[in-house]
Parts: sequence; C-alpha cells; structure tokens
Amino acid sequence: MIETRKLTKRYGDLIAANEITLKLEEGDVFGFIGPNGSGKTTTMRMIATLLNPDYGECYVCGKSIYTHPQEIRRLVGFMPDFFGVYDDMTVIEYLEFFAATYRINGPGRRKVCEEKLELVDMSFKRDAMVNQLSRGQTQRIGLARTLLHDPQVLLLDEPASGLDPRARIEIRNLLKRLGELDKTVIVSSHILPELADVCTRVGIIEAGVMQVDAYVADVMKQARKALLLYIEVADRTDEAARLLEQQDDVESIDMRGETIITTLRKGVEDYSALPSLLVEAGFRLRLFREEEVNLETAFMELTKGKQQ
Ligand SMILES: Nc1ncnc2c1ncn2[C@@H]1O[C@H](COP(=O)(O)OP(=O)(O)OP(=O)(O)O)[C@@H](O)[C@H]1O
Repeated sequence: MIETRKLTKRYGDLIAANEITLKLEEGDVFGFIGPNGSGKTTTMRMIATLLNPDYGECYVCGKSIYTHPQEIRRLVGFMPDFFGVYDDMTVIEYLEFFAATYRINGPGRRKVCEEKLELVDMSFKRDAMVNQLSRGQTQRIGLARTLLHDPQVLLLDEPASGLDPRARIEIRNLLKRLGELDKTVIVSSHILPELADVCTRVGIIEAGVMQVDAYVADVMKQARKALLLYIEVADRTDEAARLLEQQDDVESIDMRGETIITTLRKGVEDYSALPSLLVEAGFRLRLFREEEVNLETAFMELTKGKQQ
C-alpha cells in the first residue's frame, strides 16, 4: 500500500528526512512517533505528493509519486496538523464544499457528507457554524473532510494534538475503526502512549532518521521474553534474594531499596513455584508482582544503541 525506499529530503544542510524506508500493508495503522522537528510532516507530505523528495522512491498502492501524483492524490486523504476552516459556513456546507472539490456531485454528495459526519460522531453538529466548534470537534470535521473521497490511504498529522483527554480517546477509537475498514493509516504524534494501543505498528523517528519500525505485537512479545518480578519480604531481604538467585528459572537479581527485582530467564513464563518457595522457607511475602509490559519502555529499549 505504501512503500518508501531511502526517501530523503534536505533543507540546505539539514536532512529533514534521511533515507526513510517503510512498507505498510492494508489495515496497518502506523504510529509515527517523534519529537518536534524530527521529520514526520516532511515524510508524510512526500508520501502525499505535496513535497518533492531529493532522493529515494515512494509508491502508494503501487504507483510512483514521481509518475502518478494525480492518481495518488485520489487514493490518499491527508489531514495536516493545522487546517483552516471558513467562516459563515455550517458543518454540512463545509463538507459539501470539499466534496464538490473532489467532484462528488449530484444527490449522492449530501449522503456521503452525512455518512462521514456519522463516522466521526458529529451528526449532531451538522447545522452548527464551523467557526464555532471546539478544537476537538474541528479536528473531527477535518477528519470527516479527509475521508470524503473514501481514500484507501490516510495520512493524519497529529490529529490528537491540543485535544482534551476525552476527545483524544474519541480520535483513538476512530483510528481503530479505520484500521478495521482495511485502510492504511499513518498517524503522527509526539508521544507513544497516546497511540500505542491503537496502532498495529510503530515507527520512531529522531532527527530525520527512523530509529525503530516494528509491529506492536512483536515488540510486546520481545518485551515479554524476559519477565521481571517485583518481590518484597517482611524481613531477611538479603537472604530471600540469595535464595531466589539460586533458582534455575532466575537470570539475575537486582535490589531497589527493599524490593528484589528478579529477572527470569528468557522463555520462563510460569513462575508459580517462586512464591511458595519463599513462603516454605519462612519468608513473609509483602509484594509479589509481575512488571507490566510497558510498550513505551519496550520501544525505547529497542532504540538503545541506535542513537548517536
Ligand atoms: N520549508 C522548510 N524549510 C526549511 N526547513 C524546513 C522546512 N520544513 C521543515 N523544515 C525543517 O525540517 C525539519 C523537520 O520538520 P517536520 O515539520 O517534518 O518535523 P515534524 O516531525 O513534523 O515536527 P512537529 O512535530 O513539530 O510537527 C525541522 O527541523 C524543520 O525546521
């Protein structure tokens, strides 16, 4: 659906996007994560054929951005991070205006607009003036506008920025729905946790360089390979740590205050013998819990050693 090979954009001495190589399939919701100025917008604009690369290839649905930009624009819905809305227009008029620019005409036009409004949960505002909507509602109308021509590929540049927590959740639910509709979605954000649970894949970009690009499920699996246990006993902590250290399933022990941080050997998932071992040895357990897999930590772990 989207394939880039060494896609590169320079501004003078600055390499805004540095050899970005990416392959996304139908139904992939790709979280494009990076700090301000890391090259997310630049990359998305090149894919959307709005910006010419200096180097590299990019195909959208098998079509090259160099030879078939018009076709690609029909296949792509690009939602910029800032877009203007017009005064003196109602929501439905606004959408109809853009539908007309996509040459969606006749009686079907109103129907398409109503459908997209429904999809973004904004039907209740169809007759409101666009310049009187909240930021979250404006974002949702922007998304409806991006969806009007039923694009196969969606490029959404920070759709959740500036939204309150409730509106963020709504945008996330919407993203999930788009993935389920088999669209290919690239959605950018500054922060990973915002997108981690709705994306199938995550790419982390820093200073124009893609540091990590991985399927969320694989990263979770990898993060799960070595389980961490947090263990506390009422007294004789050192003794308990030594006992744990001697067990075959335990890779290493680390102390953090009173807590014995126990790393299990790769592949060990059943640790049910450990609490009974401690109890039978006379220790009174105060805490025994498995570390929750934190996707952000797992991804950051993957970027270690890659950063200059
Ligand atoms: N037209 C331009 N001329 C010169 N430099 C530019 C231009 N557009 C972007 N840049 C620079 O390229 C780099 C990447 O910018 P880009 O907008 O792609 O980042 P971003 O990851 O989308 O950032 P943000 O999260 O702030 O939107 C930045 O250093 C930016 O200043």
